[in-house]
Amino acid sequence: MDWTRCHAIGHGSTATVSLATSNNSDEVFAVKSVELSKSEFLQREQRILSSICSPYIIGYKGCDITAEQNRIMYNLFMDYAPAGTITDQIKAHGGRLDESTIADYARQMLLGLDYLHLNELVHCDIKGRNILVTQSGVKIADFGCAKRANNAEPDSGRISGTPAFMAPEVARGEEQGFPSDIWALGCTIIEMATGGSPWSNVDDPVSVIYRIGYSDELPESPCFLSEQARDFLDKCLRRDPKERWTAIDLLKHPFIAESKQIQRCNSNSNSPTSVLDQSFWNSKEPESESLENLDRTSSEQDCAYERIRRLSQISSVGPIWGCDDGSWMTIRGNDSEDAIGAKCGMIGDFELEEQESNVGGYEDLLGFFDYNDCDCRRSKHVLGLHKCGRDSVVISNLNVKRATEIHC
Ligand SMILES: Nc1ncnc2c1ncn2[C@@H]1O[C@H](COP(=O)(O)OP(=O)(O)OP(=O)(O)O)[C@@H](O)[C@H]1O
Repeated sequence: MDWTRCHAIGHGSTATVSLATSNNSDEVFAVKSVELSKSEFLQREQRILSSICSPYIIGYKGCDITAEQNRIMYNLFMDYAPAGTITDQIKAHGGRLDESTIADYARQMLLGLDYLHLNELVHCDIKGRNILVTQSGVKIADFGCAKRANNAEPDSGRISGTPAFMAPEVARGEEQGFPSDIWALGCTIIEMATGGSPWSNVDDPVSVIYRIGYSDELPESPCFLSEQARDFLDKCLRRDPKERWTAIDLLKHPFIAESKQIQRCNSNSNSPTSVLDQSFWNSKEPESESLENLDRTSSEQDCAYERIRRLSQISSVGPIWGCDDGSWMTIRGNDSEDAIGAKCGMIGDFELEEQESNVGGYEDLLGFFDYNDCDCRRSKHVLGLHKCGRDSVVISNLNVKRATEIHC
């Protein structure tokens, strides 16, 4: 396709999303771009998006590779959603959405999830920021974490997503299947109702994952929602994935089944397909932003690393590392073990025995969980948290060989 890149309309951790126009017609679309050498997640997204088609999933329009400003870029084309994401809509409506809009958006997300699950796909990163709003309704987007369920592909065991939206079984690194998407939908309903995180008072990824995975808590159901809405949330937010309702069951729940479909005539949500549409020009950002934000990754990563490092420093007393069998190290927490028998923290300078597949590199390690051998407080195996998106992480099993410092 012959096309021209216009201004940036969104930024992820590595990818920049820009508006684009076709050089052969007046068609406009969105292009998500990243340097070819860092395009693993975008190429995964392309493989999945190109294999599906639903009115509740953002439309795929192709991909290509270009040379721009001395960089080789991988580009994925999709339909343009000028009203942005559900998170943008929450901000635009004063910080929360009304219950009829929430029910309408939830219904469409369920139809999208039902389609994905019937096609053996798990999205793995459902949240307001990944749901786009168009004139014809809401569309599930950002398939960078998605995977095929029950399949022999090498990455089928991969666990990833955004910590605050992770289900308990995901946070513990055990499994990530269809029920995990349903839990994340429940969290997104709380986000739409409150404008905030489903887990209040914790915002660093290690603490959030610890709380979700190893406590008995549930995200708080907003008390101002109707009984029907709260019952719907209860069916999504069951800690045991086997007890969670499926997408098809939830579509029959009165909160969804009895909700009225909203007429979409808001000029704000017009979805232009042509440069002649006014909203195409209204959404313009300064052009200089379009590619330079690809460089924000390292500073954002530094920032997350710094946050966790500070968190670990204010924790009580650090453990002692000692050599017990050659190259292996023992982690000893010298404070009392907590009731649920899991430790979390940040490794300082460390070396891994072997790298689990599908993890880009351990330079991006945000923190870890030691849950395997808490009795003798010895850890060869820990769950590692790797940054893979602006807010999303990959959870992997790590074999720690050597470390100089650890904070619990
Ligand atoms: N088709 C689209 N139309 C309009 N805006 C879009 C579109 N796709 C993405 N965006 C905007 O760009 C932002 C980043 O897109 P996306 O979440 O796909 O990138 P990402 O790099 O995968 O993000 P993350 O680092 O959070 O995983 C979105 O939050 C949204 O604001």
